[in-house]
Amino acid sequence: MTNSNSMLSARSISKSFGDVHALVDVSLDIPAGQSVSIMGPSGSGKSTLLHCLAGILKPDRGDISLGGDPVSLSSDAARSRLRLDRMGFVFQDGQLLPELPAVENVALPLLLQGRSRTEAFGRATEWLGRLGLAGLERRRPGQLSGGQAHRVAIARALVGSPAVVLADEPTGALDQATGAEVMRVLTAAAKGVGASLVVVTHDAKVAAWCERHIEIVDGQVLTDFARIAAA
Ligand SMILES: Nc1ncnc2c1ncn2[C@@H]1O[C@H](COP(=O)(O)OP(=O)(O)OP(=O)(O)O)[C@@H](O)[C@H]1O
Repeated sequence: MTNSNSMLSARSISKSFGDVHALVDVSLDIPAGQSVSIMGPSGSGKSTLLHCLAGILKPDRGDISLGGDPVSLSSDAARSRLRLDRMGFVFQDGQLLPELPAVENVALPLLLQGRSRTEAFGRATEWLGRLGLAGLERRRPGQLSGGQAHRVAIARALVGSPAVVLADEPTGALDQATGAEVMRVLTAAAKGVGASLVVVTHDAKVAAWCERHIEIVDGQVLTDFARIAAA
């Protein structure tokens, strides 16, 4: 049964790759607006879980739903559409398109959704301003600092007002101070639009920005607890 407060819900999901049981009977309910870190040893199943929650991987067993709508049962096309309309992604290297200016990188999800260029560019510009990047709209990713490029990636993840933001090592190669700043911006921006945030990380300092902490070991949830987030 799905918890009625849950925005993103996994019900007894399992996923194997050959003999490797990457996820074993994992259940999870993430309420709207909650930030959650997922930690665990290398190979414990963190990325597999994130990819299943995103609908990128299909679990062998179990169900995933977003706002009550099935993620894991729908077709590839329906899952792509669901990702575009209701999910935002932030990955280690930002995954910005290097040849496009910042504003076009941020506008892209809205253009793919079929919004007008005026609306897409207007909202992208507004988000860049909100994240402290006013004046840098025309810069290409290579002309930005690591921290600035991550903010562009955060703006792109949030511009479509997603229900959930999924982040895999979002501060990856950044130094500690810049990483902390990126987490401050990411958690505040997700909270600002009421999006749930799921952050996979190896770094306890990154995890500390989240309200809830899940530890995965051998494909299973070992611990799951909430504490007061960093200021
Ligand atoms: N596409 C795949 N094909 C085969 N095995 C895979 C595949 N993806 C993951 N695995 C295996 O599943 C297990 C879980 O991998 P996963 O990437 O989810 O772990 P992780 O906790 O994210 O690891 P890391 O912290 O090193 O990124 C590992 O044993 C991994 O080798």
